Amino acid sequence: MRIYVGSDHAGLELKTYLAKKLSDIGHEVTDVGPATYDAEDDYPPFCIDAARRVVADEGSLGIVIGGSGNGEQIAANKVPGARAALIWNVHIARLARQHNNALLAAVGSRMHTLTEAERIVHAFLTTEFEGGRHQRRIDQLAHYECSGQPPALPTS
Ligand SMILES: O=C[C@H](O)[C@H](O)[C@H](O)COP(=O)(O)O
Repeated sequence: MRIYVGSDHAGLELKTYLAKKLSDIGHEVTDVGPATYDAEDDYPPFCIDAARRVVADEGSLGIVIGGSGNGEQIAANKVPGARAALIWNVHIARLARQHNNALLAAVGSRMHTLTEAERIVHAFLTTEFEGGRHQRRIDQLAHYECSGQPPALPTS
């Protein structure tokens, strides 16, 4: 699988760890940076770049990593067509794929040990989207994103 990874300084160690682990098991990993530690760097450039690459490369997935994962998720979701989910345990990582067809996982490096984060990310990468009713909901979001027209509220 093609996997794009990006972070900020807070996520650099986990990004480096995951990129190696994922490459070692045969994934094609593209690391959009940062390459070196800079405590003053900012997550938006890296996370937006990772999300743009994922959206442009059908079938790929992405991982964006910071201290909490919150800002990284927000940044990735600013990219049209991106769906990024904050994953913080194995169950929610699976749901992000099964129900939301999330294209990117956001991970908080300060919330997990390296091996715990690896397990959570592995669950995300190995779970398939279920489609069905979930696709209908994703279509509503995509239509809103493209048109600016909100989905109709149900009439009672
Ligand atoms: O949501 C943002 C991320 O958690 C950042 O990694 C975090 O805010 C960086 O914090 P600091 O600049 O204090 O290392």
